[in-house]
Amino acid sequence: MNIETLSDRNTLTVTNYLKNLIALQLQQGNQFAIWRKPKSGFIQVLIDKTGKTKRVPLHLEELKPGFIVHPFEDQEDQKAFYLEANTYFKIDLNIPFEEQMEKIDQLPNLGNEPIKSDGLQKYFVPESATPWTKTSEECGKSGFIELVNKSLKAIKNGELSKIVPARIKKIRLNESFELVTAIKNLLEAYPNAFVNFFHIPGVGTWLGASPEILIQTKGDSFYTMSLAGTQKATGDNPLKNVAWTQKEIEEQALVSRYIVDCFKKIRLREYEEHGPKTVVAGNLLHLRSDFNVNMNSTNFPQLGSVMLELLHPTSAVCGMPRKEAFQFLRDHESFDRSIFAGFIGPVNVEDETSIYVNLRTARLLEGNAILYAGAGVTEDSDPEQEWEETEMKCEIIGKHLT
Ligand SMILES: C=C(O[C@H]1C=CC=C(C(=O)O)[C@@H]1O)C(=O)O
Repeated sequence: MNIETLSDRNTLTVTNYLKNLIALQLQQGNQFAIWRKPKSGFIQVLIDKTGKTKRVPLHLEELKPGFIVHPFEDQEDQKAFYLEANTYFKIDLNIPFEEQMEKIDQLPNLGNEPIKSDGLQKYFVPESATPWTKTSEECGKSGFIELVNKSLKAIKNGELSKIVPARIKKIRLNESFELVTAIKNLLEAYPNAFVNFFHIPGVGTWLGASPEILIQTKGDSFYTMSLAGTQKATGDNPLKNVAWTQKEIEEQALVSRYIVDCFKKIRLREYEEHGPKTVVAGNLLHLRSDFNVNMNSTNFPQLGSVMLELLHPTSAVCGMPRKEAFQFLRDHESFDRSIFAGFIGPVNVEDETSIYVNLRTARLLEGNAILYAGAGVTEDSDPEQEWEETEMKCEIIGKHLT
């Protein structure tokens, strides 16, 4: 599954092919998405050549194969950006690329001429191109600690039980920054993550490695998870000696309760809940519970769309109660979350829909990148520790961009 092993031979490698493919799509102004699902040995590529920015209602079951992108804030018309799969193919990372080229349906022929792939940063979508977001300002350590203190105050006043304030960090992108190298690094470093890159002219250019599924449907099965609580993974076997505090256990339990409340709202009683258990996400550990539903036996064929609407934004990225926490973040956060903590992912691609929360992510701009991270604040939170947590979360993508 190591993308690099395929370049040992002096032949056409996945890395070189993707480098050319990405350069060409950016130059031609196409919308496209590249992703690798957790634990998968395939890179999936979807290109929309229509030249039109499309927005669709979230009736997932009715959509043709595509990739959706939805900002953190609900849109008035409840729609998401949508890339349609004019071209879709996948590359098996376990087979030398040359051997599979002929067999991959729809593989764009990039010709024999090398494609100029330097200076690509000028195609990354600037913040000013997205009139629906305001330019993001960093708040620094003291600003973030102040925000956590305000969150604590609101929790102690009884207005809220959990809030997930976030911050941004701007880093420079060197001129020598290579997008394909960054993607390759993320693929290798985070085998359990949904590694993703997408580019929508007029909307944004984003690169990330999300640990969190929002909803997944395949055949009759529906899946969602509650992910929360964070600590640094240390030692050779970080799962062995992990201990969670009451604060973290409660923080994650709130997310699970939120999911169960959504099931209750739609009178869905037959679901399986497993966990919480500790999971690794890069150099971090989280607590996770898994929820499975059989959509056939419960007679809920549209459960994916219904739950998507009910769940987003979950208390892993917003807070509880949802409406009040959302308003709190709107009033007090000094930057625009844009697509951070929104949701992204393939819809009806190979009969499967996998929508992820857009976490551990960076917005790529010309000359710099914006990293985003939030931290779940509950009654017992320590502001200094929450700051450290956001630093670690920013590092997950940040260290692979320079
Ligand atoms: C909001 C983020 O993470 C969420 C997911 C897992 C653990 C979290 C936490 O421990 O605070 C957050 O709820 C982020 O990565 O920016």
